[in-house]
Amino acid sequence: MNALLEVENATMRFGGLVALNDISFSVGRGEVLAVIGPNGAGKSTLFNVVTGVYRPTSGRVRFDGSDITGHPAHDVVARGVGRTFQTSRLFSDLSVLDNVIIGMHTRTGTGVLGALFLPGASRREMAACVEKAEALLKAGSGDLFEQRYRLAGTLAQADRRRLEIARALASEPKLLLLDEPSVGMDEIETDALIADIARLKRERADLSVILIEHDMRVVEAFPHQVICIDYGSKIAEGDFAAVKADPRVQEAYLGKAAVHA
Ligand SMILES: Nc1ncnc2c1ncn2[C@@H]1O[C@H](COP(=O)(O)OP(=O)(O)OP(=O)(O)O)[C@@H](O)[C@H]1O
Repeated sequence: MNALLEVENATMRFGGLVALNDISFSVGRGEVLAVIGPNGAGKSTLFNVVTGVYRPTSGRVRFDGSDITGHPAHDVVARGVGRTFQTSRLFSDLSVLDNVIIGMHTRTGTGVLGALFLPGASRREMAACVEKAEALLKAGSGDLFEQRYRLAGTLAQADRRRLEIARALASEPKLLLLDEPSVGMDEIETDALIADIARLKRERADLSVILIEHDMRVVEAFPHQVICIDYGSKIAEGDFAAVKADPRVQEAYLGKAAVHA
């Protein structure tokens, strides 16, 4: 298989706590993987290991043919891994447009010295960034483009999530990691999110996505494969129907007593 991401035997310990225990999986180009599991199972830790926030205690992360284990987060982004976070990391006091432009920083060239010594080139690059950011906002759903000069902190919750996805896409990722994108959304907003991701996948068939989700409607909507983590260990993998029916998964979510009642 032509895997884009391969996680091999990743273990992450925090002192005596094993947050990830010998986890292996791979994601192919254009594939969508959902990661499910109860609170505290290790899902966000897994994202942090993939994106270089943490170096795993043992195990390897390979991306697009290179070993990126423990590479700094900025290098991982530059290689093509974009990410949204469970809690908003937007710059609330900056405009919607500026937030997207910031997401492009790994793809821009001139930097601070360039701005000082090559102001013409820097201005041209900035104009290109604005154009690209506007195109990203237009391509997304809803009316984010119309709200592009608004402060990000004043957006409605669902629009913030959209903006976070647009900002992650601005780094031109090959792999997009979405950490509980539906958190805090009502049913209508969640349906809109499902439609957004489905559209994104239609438009960018080669984009791989890993989705951490608690809302089973989102999990059911697209993934090619689902893995379930409990206490740091992978306890099930397969398509949604198979994982949902797995007694270990039901036990992890509902508790032993409920499953065997
Ligand atoms: N930096 C850290 N230091 C110590 N313990 C940590 C650290 N990060 C995570 N943990 C612990 O690792 C375990 C897994 O946490 P993690 O946030 O990955 O779970 P999760 O599956 O994402 O949970 P949730 O669904 O609630 O977000 C938890 O017990 C958590 O307290």
